[in-house]
Amino acid sequence: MGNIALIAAAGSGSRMKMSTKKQYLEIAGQPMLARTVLLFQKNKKIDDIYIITPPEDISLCQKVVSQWCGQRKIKGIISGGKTRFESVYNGITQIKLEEKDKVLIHDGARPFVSQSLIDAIVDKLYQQDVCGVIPGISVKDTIKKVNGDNIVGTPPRDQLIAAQTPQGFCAQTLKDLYIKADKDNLQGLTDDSSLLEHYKYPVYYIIGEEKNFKVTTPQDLQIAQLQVKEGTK
Ligand SMILES: Nc1ccn([C@@H]2O[C@H](COP(=O)(O)OP(=O)(O)OP(=O)(O)O)[C@@H](O)[C@H]2O)c(=O)n1
Ligand SMILES: C[C@](O)(CO)[C@H](O)COP(=O)(O)O
Repeated sequence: MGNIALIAAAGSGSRMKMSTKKQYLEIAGQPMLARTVLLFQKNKKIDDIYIITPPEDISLCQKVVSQWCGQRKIKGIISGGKTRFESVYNGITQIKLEEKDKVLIHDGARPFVSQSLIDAIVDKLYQQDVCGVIPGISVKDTIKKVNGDNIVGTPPRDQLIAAQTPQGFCAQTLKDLYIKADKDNLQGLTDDSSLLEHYKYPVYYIIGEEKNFKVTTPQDLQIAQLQVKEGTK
């Protein structure tokens, strides 16, 4: 039995609008993906790490990982797909699982997750009857539901959170649900929790972290550079 980290890093980074895919961009001299992987290598509760990267970047990924992270805990580099769903599907179905394994799915583009948040996700998964837990932070804006250019509703803000990763699950359950969801054409789901929600499995949430943001746009990259600079002061 073990705790597996599956790092989803097979996106194209289109919103970053740069020729290099964002997971391979440097933040203060170190590739974003290497920063993310190092955090899971450092964590005492994580046993094995798998990285999902675009098929054309397998050798780049191997190079970056061996240069910055070495081989400790790295059990495989897996080809991703066109959507996040397809990428995680490829990952979770290619890993050889044991019955009681736990899996944490984490975005390669969230290079600032703390050790305490990883610990808290793992610990929650070992509580009785818990098979799904995600971090979330409260939303600062009033969120509107729209239909075209019409406002059709305002969900109460105290019932909303912004979902983050790592999202933790009983690994075999998540694998079974990915296979089922693929057959049910649910490839449009944008996070892993959504699968459990869709099939009516309980998912818990714990408080996430502002600093664990997803580096998505050029502005985010600037904030990431500043965050590293601040952290090293
Ligand atoms: N086909 C995909 C799409 C996304 N991801 C990963 O899922 C995480 C969250 O996705 P997002 O930030 O949307 O990344 P991109 O899809 O790369 O960005 P964009 O939507 O701007 O193209 C990222 O770590 C990304 O690499 C993935 O593994 N496979
Ligand atoms: C999984 C996720 O990070 C939760 O916030 C997110 O859903 C993935 O990417 P997207 O850009 O929000 O589609």
